[in-house]
Amino acid sequence: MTIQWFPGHMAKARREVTEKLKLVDIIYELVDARLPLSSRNPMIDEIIQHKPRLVLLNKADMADPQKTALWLEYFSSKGINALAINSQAGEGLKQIVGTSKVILKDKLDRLKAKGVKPRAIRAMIVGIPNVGKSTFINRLAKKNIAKTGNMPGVTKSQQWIKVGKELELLDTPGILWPKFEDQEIGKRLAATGAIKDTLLNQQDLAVFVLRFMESEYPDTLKERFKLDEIPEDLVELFDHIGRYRGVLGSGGSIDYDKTAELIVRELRAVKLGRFTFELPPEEETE
Ligand SMILES: Nc1nc2c(ncn2[C@@H]2O[C@H](COP(=O)(O)OP(=O)(O)OP(=O)(O)O)[C@@H](O)[C@H]2O)c(=O)[nH]1
Repeated sequence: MTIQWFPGHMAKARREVTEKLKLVDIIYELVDARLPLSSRNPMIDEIIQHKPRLVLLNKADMADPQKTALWLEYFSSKGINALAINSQAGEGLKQIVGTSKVILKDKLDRLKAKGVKPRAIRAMIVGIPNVGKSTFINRLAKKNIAKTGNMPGVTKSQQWIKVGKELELLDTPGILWPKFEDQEIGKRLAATGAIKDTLLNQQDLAVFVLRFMESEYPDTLKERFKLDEIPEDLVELFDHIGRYRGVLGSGGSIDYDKTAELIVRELRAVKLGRFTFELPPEEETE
């Protein structure tokens, strides 16, 4: 699903998350492990206020593991709890309940001291489109979707997903908009499929991908497209890839649009290897 983010939609999205905040103990903020900064909603802190949160670096199976480790260190240094997960395969999900309990320890202890009967932790997922919210929920849900109308303050139509005895998840995630601050961020989001790529010129996007690969993962690029050296000249590089992969148009000339599509498609399918677009802020200034 791709959403066009107009101010009215942003206000509505924000309102929907704000309304559900009071139903939950904790927010699970899903971000894309390949671009943990650009795939965060720019107003998330303001929207969720002081609600406890756990950042989940999803699609970690596609990200560069060394860079994911740096991101986890970074969040930890900021006092933000974060875990790397793969919602598709269900990796890393087992730690979520335990980590949530650690985050909510004070609150849970207070309730216990008051003699309140322990109940499951209630959580809501928030994240930008395509970050994997539904995959995450489905993976946790199995067959445990429970219709509940008898919880105080819970709308009748609200469905909770039971995850074992200790966790309940709101079945509808909060969908928030990504950062559109600059073109660079837009390209990272488009390259990973988080925003509609028809908004961007495919050749432009492919050039961005090639330049990124050349700078960060040159050996993978060379290997994938059988290049001895990466030509500086872009036309030459496109020509080589197009010819090597047989992306030819009428008359046997290289079809640049199709070559561009192939490059972006292969990046998304991890055919160009696991990658991460951005490093934590400190690292970048070093
Ligand atoms: N490799 C990999 N793919 C994932 C993972 N999580 C989700 N995906 C894929 O990412 C795509 C988007 O996942 P969704 O669950 O539809 O994302 P969403 O956030 O619910 O998207 P919206 O409905 O647009 O808000 C799908 O093709 C999923 O299969 C993951 O951890 N690893």
